[in-house]
Amino acid sequence: MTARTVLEIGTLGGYSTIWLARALPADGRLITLEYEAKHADVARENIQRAGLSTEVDIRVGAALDTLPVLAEEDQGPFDLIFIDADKPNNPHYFEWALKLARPGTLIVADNVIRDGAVIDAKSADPSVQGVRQFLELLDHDTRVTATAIQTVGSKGYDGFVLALVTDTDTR
Ligand SMILES: C[S@@+](CC[C@H](N)C(=O)[O-])C[C@H]1O[C@@H](n2cnc3c(N)ncnc32)[C@H](O)[C@@H]1O
Repeated sequence: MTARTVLEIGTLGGYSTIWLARALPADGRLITLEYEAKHADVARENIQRAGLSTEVDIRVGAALDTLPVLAEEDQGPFDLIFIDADKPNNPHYFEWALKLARPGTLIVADNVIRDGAVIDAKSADPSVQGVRQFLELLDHDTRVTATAIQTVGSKGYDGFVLALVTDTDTR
């Protein structure tokens, strides 16, 4: 896909931000949301070193506070939305992603397998429960076609969700 507008939830040091921003066309833009000011500072420096400061807009604060601001500013719809912040809030981020999407938007969400812990319905881990609720929403929501893909690497196994928005009508 040729994404011109990208929204990222969860910046950390800007690693994924830089990869995403490098793939933008000349008129592309990326907004990334980060809770921790110190992470945002590191990301800003890395993004500047990568020569991408013009394309990237970092918003500092809890994403559940900054997402409504993006909606008020009419920043959407985004072509690609990457969810990679605090996993307990994934169900809320999914709802916001849909509000800021259009039919054809791709939603990507990281860390949805969690070394297999995600199959444990009784898990006391709020991140596991957040991911489980998110996957349930994807299963039932007729506005998306989605799948989860497992990955194996040196850090163990995990995976990501790919959800294609097919309809944005509110239900
Ligand atoms: C997994 S890291 C992001 C990694 C980054 N996307 C990458 O791949 O390079 C998650 C980030 O989300 C941030 N975060 C946690 N809770 C948040 C919230 N409520 N709102 C916005 N960002 C949050 C954390 O501070 C952390 O920097």
